[in-house]
Amino acid sequence: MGSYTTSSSSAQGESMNGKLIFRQLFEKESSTYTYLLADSFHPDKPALLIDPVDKTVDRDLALAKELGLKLIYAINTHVHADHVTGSGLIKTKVPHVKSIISKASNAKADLFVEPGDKIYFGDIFLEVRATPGHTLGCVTYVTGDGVDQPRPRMAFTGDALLIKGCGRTDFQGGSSDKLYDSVHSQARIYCSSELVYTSAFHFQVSTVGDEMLYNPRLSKDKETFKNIMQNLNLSYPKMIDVAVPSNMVCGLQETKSDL
Ligand SMILES: N[C@@H](CCC(=O)N[C@@H](CSS)C(=O)NCC(=O)O)C(=O)O
Ligand SMILES: [Fe+2]
Repeated sequence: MGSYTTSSSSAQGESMNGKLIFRQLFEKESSTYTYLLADSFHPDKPALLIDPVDKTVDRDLALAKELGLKLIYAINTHVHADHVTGSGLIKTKVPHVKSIISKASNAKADLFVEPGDKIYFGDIFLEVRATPGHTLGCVTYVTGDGVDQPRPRMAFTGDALLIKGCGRTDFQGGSSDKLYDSVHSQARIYCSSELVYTSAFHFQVSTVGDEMLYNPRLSKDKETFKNIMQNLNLSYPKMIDVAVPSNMVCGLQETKSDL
């Protein structure tokens, strides 16, 4: 995808800590967190949603409107198995919005991202990091590094790294070996104060440092981790048979040909 921008001119060196609009939203049936981010210093207040859920699209769009934001992207961290993405539905309601997913997911969307790509909304950007292992195409979106970017940096990990847990690795091309390497290789280049926002589970935010020390799975050595993952004995997500095929086409099976 390269670098996608709605950037305007922003004063170099200006303090940017106050410009990020950030909302963490929750969908209780699937226990999914959706994130609304926007650049409040940009005249248009361009915004994006990370991991929107179909059931809460109206809530999310109403919030964006209330805050005076211009929603430009609906982004997915991966092909979800526990809920249908809201990105397709959002596009039917706000046609200029572009859906985004990783190229490695093999799913349909308007734009495909690869590791290293930057997704700009105003003068803020999210960097794309490959974090396969929960699914083949999982990516983590990290707020940009730079004097003009919000601090502390924030990592939106989807289901790869969950707070005090991690995504399961028993379907969708999952691999505990890959997941371990993904999280640990990315964690080494995160700064220790980086904040972690996940797509599911019970806690709202953590830091990379806390997870590396106290995550009951990922703080172990690789063999122990693989053994834990092999013995989770989880039942399949209730919606997997509906969610995965639907999410492969951006959440809207019936408009497959339009995507
Ligand atoms: N109860 C939920 C599904 C729970 C589940 O399997 N969650 C996934 C993330 S969605 S693919 C997971 O990776 N969980 C890790 C774990 O340790 O539980 C439902 O039926 O929807
Ligand atoms: Fe998942």
